[in-house]
Amino acid sequence: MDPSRRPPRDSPYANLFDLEPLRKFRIPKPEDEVDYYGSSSQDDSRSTQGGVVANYSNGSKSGMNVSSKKRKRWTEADDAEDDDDDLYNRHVTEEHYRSMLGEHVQKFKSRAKESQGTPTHLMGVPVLKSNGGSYRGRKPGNDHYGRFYDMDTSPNFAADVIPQRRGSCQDCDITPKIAYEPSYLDIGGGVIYKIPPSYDKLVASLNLPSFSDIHVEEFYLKGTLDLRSLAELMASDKRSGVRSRNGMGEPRPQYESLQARVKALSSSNSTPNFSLKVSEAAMDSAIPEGAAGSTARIILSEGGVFQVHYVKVLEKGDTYEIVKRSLPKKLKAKNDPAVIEKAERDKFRKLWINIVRRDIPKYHRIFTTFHRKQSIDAKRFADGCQREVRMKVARSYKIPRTAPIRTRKISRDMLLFWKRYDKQMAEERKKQEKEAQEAFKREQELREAKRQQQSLNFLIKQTELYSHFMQNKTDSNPSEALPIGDENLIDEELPETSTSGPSEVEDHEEAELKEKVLRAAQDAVSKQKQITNAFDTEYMKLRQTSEMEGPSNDISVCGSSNIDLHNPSTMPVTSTVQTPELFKGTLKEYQMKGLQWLVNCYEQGLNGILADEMGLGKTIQAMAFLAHLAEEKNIWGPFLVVAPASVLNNWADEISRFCPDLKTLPYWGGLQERTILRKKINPKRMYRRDAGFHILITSYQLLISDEKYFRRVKWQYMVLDEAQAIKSSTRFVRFPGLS
Ligand SMILES: Nc1ncnc2c1ncn2[C@@H]1O[C@H](COP(=O)(O)OP(=O)(O)OP(=O)(O)O)[C@@H](O)[C@H]1O
Repeated sequence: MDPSRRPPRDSPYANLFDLEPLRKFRIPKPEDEVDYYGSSSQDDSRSTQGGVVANYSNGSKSGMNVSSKKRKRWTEADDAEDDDDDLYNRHVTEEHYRSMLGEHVQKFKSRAKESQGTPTHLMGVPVLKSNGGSYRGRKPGNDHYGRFYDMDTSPNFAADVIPQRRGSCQDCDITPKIAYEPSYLDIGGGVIYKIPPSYDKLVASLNLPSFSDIHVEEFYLKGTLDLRSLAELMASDKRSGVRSRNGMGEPRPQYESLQARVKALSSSNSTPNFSLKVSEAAMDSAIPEGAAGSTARIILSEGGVFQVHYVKVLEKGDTYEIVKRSLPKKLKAKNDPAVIEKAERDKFRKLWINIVRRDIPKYHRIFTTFHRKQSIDAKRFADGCQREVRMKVARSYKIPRTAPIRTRKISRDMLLFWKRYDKQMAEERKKQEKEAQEAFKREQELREAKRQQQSLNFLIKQTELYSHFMQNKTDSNPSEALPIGDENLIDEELPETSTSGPSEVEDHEEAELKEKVLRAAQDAVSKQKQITNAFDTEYMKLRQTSEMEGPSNDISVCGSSNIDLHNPSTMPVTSTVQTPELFKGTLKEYQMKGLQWLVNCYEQGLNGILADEMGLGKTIQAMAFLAHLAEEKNIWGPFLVVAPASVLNNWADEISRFCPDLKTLPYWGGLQERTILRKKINPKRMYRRDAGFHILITSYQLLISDEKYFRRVKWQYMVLDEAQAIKSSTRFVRFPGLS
């Protein structure tokens, strides 16, 4: 409240504050339930007496729902306090206070009736709405009326008072005008605030004292109100002694009792057990302009200290809004600023010391350790990355760099390998060829030796036959016959015969052969002489015996009994030759005999002339004989077939027909053609089954013209078709194998 508006000290309403409840106030115990919102008797008393009441309990029902248990307890206690003497020793309960208040109201009503007969002096009694709105339907604690009733906490009281007021008004025929209307504020959620009208409005309607008439002692507004100060106050305030007719209660006994109690407290030096603080903030001038009701103060008990609860109410036209409701802040004990500053400085100094001594080294250590660990990890990670990158780079460089080297090395190794392989194969081939040539040479030598031996045997047999006939001739004509045993003569004759034609025998081989034949003939002659002598001796014995026995049939053929001229030695008795598999045909019987004869002649180293009727198959027999040589004797040529030019094609056709495995080289044609054909006559590719050719077919004319080329080849056998052509040239005699 603005101090300027305070009433003077001699205001008739200065004693509106009845301190009786305060004197009777009991410090609540911890187990007591305390209603902080206006259920205490002190608060009620103040609100009812002060008149400057704002509806501080708007929006809260808790203040109205005082525990019935507590009320009961306090009521019971108050029932026993009838005496004033005991009043100070007993607690003032809410019920007691309400009853006291009821008495005051009754007194006030009676005085009002007496004085004016009008209800305008009713204070705190609400005026009903003109429309007869039901206040019963409203919550008692939420409106002005309810507040009033609830302070009385007695429905009976309300039932008693209100009907009386209503009745009185009706009786007095005074229709109370609506001087004010409570405002309602719906904040939602089913909560509706009812804001009472401002005091200014109530002043007019309820005939209340105005603000200017209300004087509140400065003491009540400032300082601490305790029993001591209260006693002093009451002692100094003479008005407490003589109560005006508007005052309530009897001040003297109270004062005396209070003084007595203060004395008792002083004597016991006990500290006051409660204090009342009325903060100046309650009258804070900072309350917004237009605020109605200013501040409602509620004295609450908490821990033995009265606290003031502030409620600021703003007025907005006819509505009011609670903008703040809070408890006061506890005042801090004000110390000496220097001490506080020093304490603060010490505190900060300690903090800084702690920071410097403990925290900074600690966090420096932590930071250093962390940094070191981080550096190690980073270095390790970098090393790993570097190593990995190096490996990858080296790998990526290594592959393309070594690839050509490896390729060149591999190719070089391959070349060396194949070169070495070719060399080995060539050496192997050369070795095989050399071995084959040596084997062939040995075989040929053996064959030649065998043939020569057979040829010698043949000559010996011929010589034996000759000598046998000569001996028979000698026996029949001794003068013409050579003397038996005259070896010297024969030896002499033989050289003569042998030397009769030295001019014709020019070949050294022929001379050697003749020499061999001569020696063999001499041996054979000597042997034959012996045989002949034995034969003759036996023959003479048989002849003498037969002459003694009588004449008989003479064997006409003398000395030829053991010689079969029909079966010469060149022809074996039994055939040993089969048709060769290389010959794809069937030889007839006589053709088989011809083949057999040719084979025998070959084995005996003799040449033969196969002569027969025309068209009987001599050509076929010759081909079968060549196939026999290849198959049985492993002689794969080269064979030379010389024939008249007219039958050359026939020979080629017959060979390809009957002996397809024997390759032929038809050597005829012009000079250039023969030059090309001669390239095939390669001695290195002969004498084998896989040779370039086995049989060369040519004519007598080409044989003579290309004689030098044919002489380079060692022919294994020569077949001369139409042998009469040989007569045209004696040069064929010089061919080995030809006689
Ligand atoms: N055993 C046989 N199998 C099949 N055909 C044969 C046989 N013998 C002969 N010939 C055929 O008879 C025909 C005459 O044979 P080849 O020419 O060999 O007789 P040649 O005696 O040589 O005759 P030339 O005296 O005229 O030379 C040939 O066409 C031949 O095919």
